[in-house]
Amino acid sequence: MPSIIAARGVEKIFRQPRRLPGFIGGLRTLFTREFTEVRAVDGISFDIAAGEATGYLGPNGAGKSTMIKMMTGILVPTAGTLSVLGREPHSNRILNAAEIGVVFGQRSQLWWDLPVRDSFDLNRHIYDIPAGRFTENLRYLTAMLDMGGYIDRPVRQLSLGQRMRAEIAMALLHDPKILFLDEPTIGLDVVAKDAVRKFLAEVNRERGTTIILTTHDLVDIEEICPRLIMVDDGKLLFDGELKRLRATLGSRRRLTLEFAGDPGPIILTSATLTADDGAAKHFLLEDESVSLLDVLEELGRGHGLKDVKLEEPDIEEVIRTFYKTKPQLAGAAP
Ligand SMILES: Nc1ncnc2c1ncn2[C@@H]1O[C@H](COP(=O)(O)OP(=O)(O)OP(=O)(O)O)[C@@H](O)[C@H]1O
Repeated sequence: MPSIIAARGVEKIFRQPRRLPGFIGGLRTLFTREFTEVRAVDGISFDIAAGEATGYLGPNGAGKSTMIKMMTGILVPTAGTLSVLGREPHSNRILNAAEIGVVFGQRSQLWWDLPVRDSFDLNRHIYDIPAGRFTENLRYLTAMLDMGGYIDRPVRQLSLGQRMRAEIAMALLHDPKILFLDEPTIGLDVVAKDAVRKFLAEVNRERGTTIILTTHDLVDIEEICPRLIMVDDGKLLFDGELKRLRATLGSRRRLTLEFAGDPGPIILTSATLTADDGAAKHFLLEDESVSLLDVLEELGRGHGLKDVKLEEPDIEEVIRTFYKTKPQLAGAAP
């Protein structure tokens, strides 16, 4: 599939005048030309194909927002090349804006004192959305994001979850090809998070909208993004499927066997016992190739087995392991 976003050795260096301490230092700052440099994005390269949903992940200050801002044309890269839908974003901001949608979790695009519907209407004029298309999109988005109850209320009266749904609708009214979201679920309760995730996954699947999102909530990645780009300190550490990350780290599945009563010690070669609660025994499957059937076959009959639970490794654990072991993973990025 041809890529609609191509980043090649993209860098962003922020330069700030060095502030010397104290009053005299403050005065000297005015006359000296000393700068501190922050290399927020440090030689990042990737390709994103139309219709992909990608999570952009990294600790605080890793350079996620800076990269999103460059892709949306708000910031200019210091070096490297960046192409979004065949254009350099910062030198084609207006054309770029017509084809992308942007949601910044911490900043609103809606008019605070106006009813949500009026902000949508303003967008209709700004983006010159044909009347039929606008009506159809508004109907779809209102239904899907359950906005009927508050679309006529001023934005300042909305809860965070309602506002976030309205922000996402606002960003999608003009049918963008790419939707950028910076922390779309930040501060939302579990119900609102779930609604936002389900909707974004649906937009990606049904409408083919390419999605790139930054998040600290790994469940966002699990539910929306099959692909994961991980950065730290401005550098790319991993680009691939979450499945591949799990495999790379050799993450272990958890197995629980529940018995009618305590069958006594159970020793298996296919699984390692981690906890023995009598009637419930907990194991880890060290080897990817071991299946549940292998374990059950080895266990054999006659223990009064009641229930079996097999769980994928928790994504939090996978990511934690990744950041702990990253020096050994130099080959993880393509
Ligand atoms: N306008 C700016 N001027 C100077 N430094 C900046 C500017 N914007 C960001 N930075 C610095 O660049 C680095 C990357 O910041 P960025 O906001 O991209 O990180 P992030 O990964 O989005 O972090 P977070 O998860 O905390 O939002 C940080 O060290 C930050 O202090």
